[in-house]
Amino acid sequence: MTLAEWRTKTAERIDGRAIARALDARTAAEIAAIVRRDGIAPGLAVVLVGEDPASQVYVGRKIDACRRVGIVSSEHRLPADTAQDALLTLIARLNADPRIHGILVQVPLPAHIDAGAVLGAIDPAKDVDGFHPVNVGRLSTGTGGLVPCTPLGVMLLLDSVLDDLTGLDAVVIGKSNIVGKPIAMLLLEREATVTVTHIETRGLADIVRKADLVIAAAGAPRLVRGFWIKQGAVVIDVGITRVLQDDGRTKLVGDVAFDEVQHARAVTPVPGGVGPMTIACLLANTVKAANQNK
Ligand SMILES: Nc1nc(=O)c2c([nH]1)NC[C@@H]1CN(c3ccc(C(=O)N[C@@H](CCC(=O)O)C(=O)O)cc3)C=[N+]21
Repeated sequence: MTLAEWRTKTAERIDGRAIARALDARTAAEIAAIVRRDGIAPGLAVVLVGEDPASQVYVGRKIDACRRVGIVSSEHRLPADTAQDALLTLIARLNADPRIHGILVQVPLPAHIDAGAVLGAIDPAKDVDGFHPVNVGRLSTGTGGLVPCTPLGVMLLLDSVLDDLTGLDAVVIGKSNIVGKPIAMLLLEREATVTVTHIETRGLADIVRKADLVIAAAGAPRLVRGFWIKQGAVVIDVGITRVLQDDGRTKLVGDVAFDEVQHARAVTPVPGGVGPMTIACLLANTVKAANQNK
């Protein structure tokens, strides 16, 4: 490639909104079939503890999305000082309710609540977030179960640009239980060679520079710069941070300096990339749960 060609080259922008819409159409069709078969629509319970503004926005989006595809949602908004026992009692009730096929407890939970105890109390068959240790174990042994929504969405975005991940070098930046670790498991399942890194990794830029696939999920705005990315790599940006601009307004920024990675083969934008896929996969998981435990 000549320098002039290099300068004008742009990466394919992976359109998460469009891919999410296509998945939603399939989900809606499956829901119609469930209603015809069982006479009852899939039900999702969304539990939110406290008033974190970002969580309020996300929960609102999830509820809207349910309505769009025909999932019956019930919303449980609890005050920030809710006792752990009260939350566990609610979860027991939702576990026993045959109209509820999926249960989602929005994280992060307030500090006085043991998140592990709460997530572990959800019936694994209704655990549409895939955070219960049984589902984590199933994912790491490749034996089915419900898969966390964001990692599932990331795989569908990769599938939109690549036929086969076999033998590709994948670098995951971020080691969280809800994103980094499950993505690493899914990539391994597809025969990619996976390196899991994080913000403390020494020589991070040099490791990322070798990658065919880069999954940025560190929650660090514009961490991944242009020179970190190998030409032709596929870059998935899971980061989403609201930052204050000079004009006093806020905007969403990813973990990747999007403007600098135009020599990549394809890259996801923020917003409009992974975020919409997370919600579409939540709906798909709810349908999966409804089909598995009627
Ligand atoms: N139990 C649990 N499950 C989750 O799945 C979960 C959670 N807790 N806690 C918080 C994170 C965050 N999350 C997002 C969902 C949608 C967008 C999304 O739709 N983003 C849009 C725009 C968002 C905006 O404009 O504010 C986009 O990227 O295009 C983002 C982030 C789910 N989470």
